[in-house]
Amino acid sequence: MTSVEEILATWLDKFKPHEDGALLPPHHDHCLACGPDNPHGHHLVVHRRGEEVHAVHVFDQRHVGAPGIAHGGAVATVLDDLFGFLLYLTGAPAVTRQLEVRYDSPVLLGVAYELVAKIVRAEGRKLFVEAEMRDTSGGLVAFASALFLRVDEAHFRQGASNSPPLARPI
Ligand SMILES: CCCCCCCC(=O)SCCNC(=O)CCNC(=O)[C@H](O)C(C)(C)COP(=O)(O)OP(=O)(O)OC[C@H]1O[C@@H](n2cnc3c(N)ncnc32)[C@H](O)[C@@H]1OP(=O)(O)O
Repeated sequence: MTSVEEILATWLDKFKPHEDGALLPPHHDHCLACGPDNPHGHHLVVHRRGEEVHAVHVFDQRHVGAPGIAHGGAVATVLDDLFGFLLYLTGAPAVTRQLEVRYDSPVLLGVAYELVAKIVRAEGRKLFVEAEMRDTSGGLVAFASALFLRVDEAHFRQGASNSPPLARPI
């Protein structure tokens, strides 16, 4: 079982320096984009690569929009969550204040795409970030930019009263 307090307790370890090349930990086990225990999730796997974060991702039938094509919201979910891995490089939790996604080409189901995100600049609590999604030929299929704002743990406790402990699969 994982409560909000248990999740927050793991963050001390997560928001510490991770070596270049390291596999970065999921935000928590049921995170929609990166949680390994979320049956509806994307199971995004992310590594640090220098000052960027990197993933290779395949969307599947659970994330369908038009037939054979990933739903735009699913693509946005993955890009938004990828930004959440940059936070492990900054050492502090933050949340999305604004997200903009440009869809250059359809993202096909069952096809591998490469995703890279970086911090463009930091101003006080504000982190301006950008990400690209490319096909195996290097063609840009989506571009995202976002503003993340650093928050303290109290922000996440807002969800505690309506977040029953999540059962882990046996
Ligand atoms: C642990 C990480 C997990 C990551 C998971 C993946 C990402 C997510 O899914 S996060 C979930 C989705 N996001 C949310 O739920 C956030 C909901 N929003 C909120 O709770 C609040 O709006 C919150 C906390 C972000 C900001 O509130 P608040 O502290 O009042 O900040 P606010 O005053 O609006 O803005 C702060 C600063 O940013 C500036 N700002 C706000 N919006 C913009 C913008 N679009 N562009 C430029 N600047 C902006 C403001 O002008 C202000 O600047 P300054 O401090 O210089 O005056």
